[in-house]
Amino acid sequence: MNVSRETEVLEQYAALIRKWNPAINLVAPSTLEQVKSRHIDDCLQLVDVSRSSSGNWVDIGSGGGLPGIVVAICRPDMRVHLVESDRRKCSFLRNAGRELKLTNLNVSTERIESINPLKADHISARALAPLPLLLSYVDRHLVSGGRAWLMKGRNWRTEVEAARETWRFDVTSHPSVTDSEAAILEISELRHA
Ligand SMILES: C[S@@+](CC[C@H](N)C(=O)[O-])C[C@H]1O[C@@H](n2cnc3c(N)ncnc32)[C@H](O)[C@@H]1O
Repeated sequence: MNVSRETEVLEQYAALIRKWNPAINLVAPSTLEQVKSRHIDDCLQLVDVSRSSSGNWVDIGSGGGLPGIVVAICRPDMRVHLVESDRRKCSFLRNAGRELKLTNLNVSTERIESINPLKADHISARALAPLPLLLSYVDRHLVSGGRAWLMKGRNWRTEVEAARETWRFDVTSHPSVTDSEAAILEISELRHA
């Protein structure tokens, strides 16, 4: 997708969130006015830092599609699978996939801990769970040699320390440009401690 088409589709996606949010609460209502700067730009950083990735991508706890739909828009070369347990949010996600013509998108209405292992090359999550629990989800669905991209808030260092009690992993932190204290954690070589 060329850059201007990508920008247009991202704008259409932002418009869908604005339209559906009063009914489904996809993002906190107080942040709805800044859906582009606060939410979509946040996810575009993930697209940037993972630019050299290939294979299949799984986004867990997708909610309104952040970051999964943004990845599907910006990476038409990858298959993107969204896993979300809330049926109404899944209806939104499927509808968004159709309206934005995302032929690389799949949506499963399932719980992450009970859906069959997805053998993902890449897994993303944003605002889903504390890192130790998140890593158990990643462990279930990531292939050996795969990579997780976890969008974390200001407590990310404490969460990494807590996670080291049960997990071993390599981590690179990519500082967030939308929030100086947040980071995208790029995690590889995950195994039980
Ligand atoms: C706080 S929202 C974040 C949504 C989105 N990632 C974002 O950043 O806007 C967490 C989402 O994860 C979903 N979720 C929570 N636990 C889940 C589970 N075990 N399996 C599947 N989805 C889950 C919830 O329904 C909710 O939509």
